[in-house]
Amino acid sequence: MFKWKWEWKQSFIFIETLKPLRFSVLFFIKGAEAKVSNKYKRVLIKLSGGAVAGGSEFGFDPERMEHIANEIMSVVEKGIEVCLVIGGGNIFRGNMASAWGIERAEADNIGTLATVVNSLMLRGVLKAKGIHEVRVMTAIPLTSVAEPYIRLRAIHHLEKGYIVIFAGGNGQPYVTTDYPSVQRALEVNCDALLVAKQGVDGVFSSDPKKDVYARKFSSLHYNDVLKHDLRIMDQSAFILARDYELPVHVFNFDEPGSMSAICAGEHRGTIISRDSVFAYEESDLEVQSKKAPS
Ligand SMILES: Nc1ncnc2c1ncn2[C@@H]1O[C@H](COP(=O)(O)OP(=O)(O)O)[C@@H](O)[C@H]1O
Ligand SMILES: O=c1ccn([C@@H]2O[C@H](COP(=O)(O)OP(=O)(O)O)[C@@H](O)[C@H]2O)c(=O)[nH]1
Repeated sequence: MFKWKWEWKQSFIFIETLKPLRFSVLFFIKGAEAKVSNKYKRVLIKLSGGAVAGGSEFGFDPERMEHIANEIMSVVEKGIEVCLVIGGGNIFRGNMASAWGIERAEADNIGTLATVVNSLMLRGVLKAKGIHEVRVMTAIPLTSVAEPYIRLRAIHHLEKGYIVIFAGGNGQPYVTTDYPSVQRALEVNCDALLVAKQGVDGVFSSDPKKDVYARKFSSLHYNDVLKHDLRIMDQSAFILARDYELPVHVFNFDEPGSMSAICAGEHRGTIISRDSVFAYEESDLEVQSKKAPS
């Protein structure tokens, strides 16, 4: 009589057959976990080019790259779907046009390419961190180095648990990466936009680097940001976020764990949303009263 015997060879074939499914299984489990324990299921993280530069403001700093990768992975490992936009300010910004005596649209093209360089760098560092697939999608054709941006494809990547980096802004001059961050977040149905800032804890009543009496807001409505001209992001980006009710969190990226705390529903930095009201951070009031001259 035939007696089926499990052999090493069969075990090997069985494991090999399951391999293509490993991402799906992992992300199905992570996805279920995310729904239970997190406030957000899919987020877009907006980083400035300065985030990769460290103290020097230009170029790349390995320690900063390590910090960024760790912070992003801490969100991904919670089962949250993550897409990213990184600026290009550590290489070039369009507003440097006049200093270089070049046309604005030309300078913006250079800035746009700078965002692609940063995105590729970020992909490299994130890939080195783990098993997750990381895809760069560009708004301008650069098919030898990255995928073209196709909305439904981006959503499909995210559903499979891939990290997606949107590079090249929206492919148009006269904007920074702020507006395309909101645009992409809306296009791929993100639950929130996380705006990572360096050395600033959130949105303040005035620039905290110039005004020691600047007070931090714990929450704001979009219209408050516009009305008080709080320059934490381009106004056009806030108008788009307001019109389509995308929650925006502005927080200090230097503080480890901020992003995963926000995704878990904890308060960090400043929240700007449809339901939030004009409110100062309470702990900040004490600090300010100590600073104020008696
Ligand atoms: N109302 C405000 N609240 C917080 N930061 C502000 C405000 N107005 C201006 N800033 C400045 O914006 C900067 C944060 O943006 P940053 O990430 O440096 O800029 P960018 O995105 O242009 O690279 C802070 O360094 C801060 O000095
Ligand atoms: O859709 C876009 C996105 C970016 N840029 C250019 O790319 C530069 C770099 O982006 P950003 O200023 O947002 O970088 P960050 O300040 O966030 O580092 C911008 O200044 C613009 O010149 C552009 O022209 N169109």
